[in-house]
Amino acid sequence: MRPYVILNAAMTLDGKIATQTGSSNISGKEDLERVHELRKECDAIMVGIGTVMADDPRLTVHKIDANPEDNPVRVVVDSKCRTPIDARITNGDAHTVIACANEYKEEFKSSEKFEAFKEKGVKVFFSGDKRVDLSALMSYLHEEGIEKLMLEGGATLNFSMIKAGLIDEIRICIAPMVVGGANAKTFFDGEGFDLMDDAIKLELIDSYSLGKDLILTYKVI
Ligand SMILES: NC(=O)C1=CN([C@@H]2O[C@H](COP(=O)(O)OP(=O)(O)OC[C@H]3O[C@@H](n4cnc5c(N)ncnc54)[C@H](OP(=O)(O)O)[C@@H]3O)[C@@H](O)[C@H]2O)C=CC1
Ligand SMILES: Nc1nc(O)c(N)c(N[C@@H]2O[C@H](COP(=O)(O)O)[C@@H](O)[C@H]2O)n1
Repeated sequence: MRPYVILNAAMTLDGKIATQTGSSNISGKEDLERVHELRKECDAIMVGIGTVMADDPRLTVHKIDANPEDNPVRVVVDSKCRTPIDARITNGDAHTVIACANEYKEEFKSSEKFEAFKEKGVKVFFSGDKRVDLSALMSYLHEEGIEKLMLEGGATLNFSMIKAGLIDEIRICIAPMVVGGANAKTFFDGEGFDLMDDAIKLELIDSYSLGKDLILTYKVI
């Protein structure tokens, strides 16, 4: 068993979720409010360590009216336990789980970070050899009571999650902007597929304008 997983992101018309220098303010105000409504509906919100390093996100519900208990559990996929001690996702605003790989368990347990996270109440879950086993992580989160999980990127984790068959729904905000840049992160990066026949197939179930943006909702089929 695993949670129902909704991938949400914002991209420019040319598919970029950040510029090549990491600038990523894409959504309009209305879309950010929609995102925070979705955060409020979800039991957990998950990002990759690349996103934590790039953005130092809070991953709380803070752009609409909300109570502390509306904050979803924050999950970081971080094989090598690189999450900084002072990262905002480790503050006391919400529960946090850091998912690491078994290879780094001993090193982590003898580090000052281990004690710091323990004091902050940050949980660390180990799975996989060198890289987090995403299916095992989903099972663990479901056992912990997470039924609905919002995946908020970034590009590498999005691809691994969809390739592993772990995404049920995609909500994408397309902003009317073009930034280009061959090295700018796109909605899905990772190793990609060689053949179009292997592409993950989607079904469009909703589309609407929101402020200046376009919101598309897809089911993964
Ligand atoms: N516009 C938007 O909606 C959003 C934009 N972004 C942007 O995305 C960018 C970050 O994307 P990116 O750099 O790709 O980083 P990600 O956030 O996708 O994190 C990727 C890292 O996760 C770790 N990881 C651990 N296990 C796995 C696994 N099984 N599969 C995949 N990854 C795993 C890897 O590091 P390790 O091996 O060390 O574990 C990997 O390098 C930022 O610029 C951010 O601003 C992010 C979210 C939303
Ligand atoms: N939906 C959406 N639109 C954008 O324009 C974005 N840049 C993002 N980024 C995601 O939100 C995180 C920041 O969250 P906090 O406000 O700090 O809670 C960022 O790290 C991305 O995951 N999303």
